[in-house]
Amino acid sequence: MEAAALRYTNVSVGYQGTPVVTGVDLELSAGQRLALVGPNGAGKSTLIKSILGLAQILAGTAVVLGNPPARARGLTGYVPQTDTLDADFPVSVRQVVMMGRYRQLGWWRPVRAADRQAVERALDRVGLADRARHRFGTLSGGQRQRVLLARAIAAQPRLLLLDEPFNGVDAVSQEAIVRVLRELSAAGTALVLSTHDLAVARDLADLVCLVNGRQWAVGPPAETLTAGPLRRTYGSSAIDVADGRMVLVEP
Ligand SMILES: Nc1ncnc2c1ncn2[C@@H]1O[C@H](COP(=O)(O)OP(=O)(O)OP(=O)(O)O)[C@@H](O)[C@H]1O
Repeated sequence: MEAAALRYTNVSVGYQGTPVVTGVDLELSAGQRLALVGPNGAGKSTLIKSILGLAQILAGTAVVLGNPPARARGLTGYVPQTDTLDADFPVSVRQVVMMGRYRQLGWWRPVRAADRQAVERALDRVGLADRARHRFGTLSGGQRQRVLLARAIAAQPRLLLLDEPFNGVDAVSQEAIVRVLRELSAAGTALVLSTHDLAVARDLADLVCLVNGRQWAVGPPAETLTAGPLRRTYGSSAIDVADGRMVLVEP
């Protein structure tokens, strides 16, 4: 039987011995889409970093594609928040996407036709094949996010992690990213994305994990994105509106 993409059992994650999120119990299979939902500073990025082996597992058991997180790094892909990158870095769109192939390349072997093809295919999938020669920093925020998605998928990861992939992204890019994410999961890639947009989570996720210092709920959107769990997670910033839907007001 194939190992779960992700299995966290009563996990606490954090930095330098101090927990940021506790009590995480998650299981994600190939092809499933998990949304991490919670307010600013809730620990969503930290949870993603823990899956990448970049934040500490302080308690419990974390298994990523059958391995401890740090040993699974070659099998996972990561799309960081775009605002963490220096847009002035003088590289072309194609060069950014080629970085996704370095893991397979290693430093000792030259770029091969298969690498070039993987790069062109990834750019094509995100609808930016015609921008390959453009300088990365001249693209819009949404286009940059699509390039970073192309970089991650050029490496053909089995588990793809995306940190707030729709922040500062225009509607056209959001639609393109959502389409690619659905295609990837249909082909068996497991996805973990953080968001504070409940509509995105409801629309895209099979499973939602509500976090704020600890895991407050996990389950399908119909069970987790409801008044009780959202109020427990967000406190008074979760407000019930007339039609039974919740809106979140960040303090
Ligand atoms: N490298 C680090 N070392 C120590 N503490 C950190 C580190 N990175 C983040 N933190 C702390 O962990 C907590 C959670 O931050 P995190 O970025 O995981 O939250 P988040 O839910 O992703 O928030 P946002 O929606 O604002 O991105 C914060 O209090 C933050 O200060």
